[in-house]
Amino acid sequence: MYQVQFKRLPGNEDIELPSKMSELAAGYDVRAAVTEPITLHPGERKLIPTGFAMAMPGELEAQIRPRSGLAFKHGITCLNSPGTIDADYRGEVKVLLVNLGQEPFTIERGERIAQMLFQVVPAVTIHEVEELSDTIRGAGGFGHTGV
Ligand SMILES: O=c1ccn([C@H]2C[C@H](O)[C@@H](COP(=O)(O)OP(=O)(O)OP(=O)(O)O)O2)c(=O)[nH]1
Repeated sequence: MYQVQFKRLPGNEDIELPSKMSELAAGYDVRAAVTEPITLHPGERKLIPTGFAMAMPGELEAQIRPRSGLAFKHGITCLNSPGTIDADYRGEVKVLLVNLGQEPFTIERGERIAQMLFQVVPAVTIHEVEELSDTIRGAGGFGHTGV
């Protein structure tokens, strides 16, 4: 079990920290800490504050992902999905939302705007080489097997 710490940022005592909406939910819903309602017009993107910062063990990253309901009903998604929260980041977690829908969408304070999932980042060592091993695929990609 990994220990993750959330720190509520000043002025956000009313904003619930990221939480699971059911026992086995994979993601912790993240809330908007906007001081006043913010409207995203079609095609517009905005960085939304969440009112918390966090610390987690170095083996972990956190991913900020869209909520499917907001995406399906309103075209609201995370532009940089999944957003990466590095284990050494101590600033406020923010959510980069974009409105891909046809109507303006207003985000209210405390609204659940995204979800956060934790992932283990495998430890790797990088080696520069002159030659890579052969494979059947080789350099084929980008649909080389057909669509
Ligand atoms: O959706 C996101 C994505 C990133 N971050 C924060 C945490 C992350 O650790 C930091 C840097 O993110 P990233 O590595 O994606 O940004 P970058 O564009 O490479 O910037 P930097 O040069 O600051 O690393 O910004 C968020 O709060 N929300």
